[in-house]
Amino acid sequence: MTAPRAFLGMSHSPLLGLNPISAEVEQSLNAAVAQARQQVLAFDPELIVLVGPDHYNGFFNELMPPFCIGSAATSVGDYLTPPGELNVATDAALALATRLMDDDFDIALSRRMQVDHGFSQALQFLWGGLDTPPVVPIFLNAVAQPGIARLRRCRQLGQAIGHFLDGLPQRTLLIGSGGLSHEPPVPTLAHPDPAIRERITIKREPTQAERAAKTQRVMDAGMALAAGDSSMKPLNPDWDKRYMDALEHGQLDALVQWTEDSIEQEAGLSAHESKTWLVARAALPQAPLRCTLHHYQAVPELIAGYGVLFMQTA
Ligand SMILES: O=C(O)/C=C/c1cccc(O)c1O
Ligand SMILES: [Fe+2]
Repeated sequence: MTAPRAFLGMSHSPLLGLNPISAEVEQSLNAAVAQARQQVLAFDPELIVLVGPDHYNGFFNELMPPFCIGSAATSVGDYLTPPGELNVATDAALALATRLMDDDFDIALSRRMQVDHGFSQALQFLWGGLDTPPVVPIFLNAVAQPGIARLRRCRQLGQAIGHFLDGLPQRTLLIGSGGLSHEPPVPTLAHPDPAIRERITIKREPTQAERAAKTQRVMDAGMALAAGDSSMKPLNPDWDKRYMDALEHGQLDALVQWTEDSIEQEAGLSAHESKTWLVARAALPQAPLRCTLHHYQAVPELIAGYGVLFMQTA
């Protein structure tokens, strides 16, 4: 018999705590996060597999794998997230990499991965910081085409992780951190300014001033979106609902038929982050699962279709 397994899909937004939102919106969001925390702590995972994206803090265009497992990882501490070492389950990370390679799923491995709020915010919200149960961090490129894994491949990775976990005794929580619909000002190589193209190509530590300027730029973008600035891609609650429903009801066959173009057009460039949820969800059986938390609210100030979905094996 395999050990119990749980899935948590959770949007992130580094603007939480920075940009003002109404008391009502904040209360509802905090309540959803509190419920997620309570259910995760009740599940009491012995191992976490955390699938997250990066926003040009750890991975750059000079070398951008579609996926990468970290056998050690450091949080850069961007926005309001904690800096420091993640409690990486090194042996489990290496064993997973080995198993994936043996199963013909070639995967990148970082012995010193750098992660940002795409990983650390979920840990901070659930455990108050980086002092967590052992975690296997898996990076998913959600910013740099053409190297963003397609929906089909994300599902296959999740299934392959699931097969690996079938042989482990640990109660395991799989977290997908990111998405859903949103398009924050993350530059691409189509940017007209060569200095910006260089910044997202070559890995280098930003100065404090550069970090502060980026934080301000993203905060301003959130307020502009909330004010209805028509140059920004709006959130798409209908797309988010269809995505969350498909994961909740195990309709992964249908979900992986969605076109890659439709993701960007309907839900925004950064909606590829939602693929972290798909990887994590596909590591659980399609059914029967118990879904005990399904929360959604669109919060433009935070540039987030903010969803939380928690399910576990029956
Ligand atoms: O720092 C960045 O480049 C991105 C910030 C951001 C803003 C809103 C929602 C997200 O998922 C983000 O990563
Ligand atoms: Fe993000």
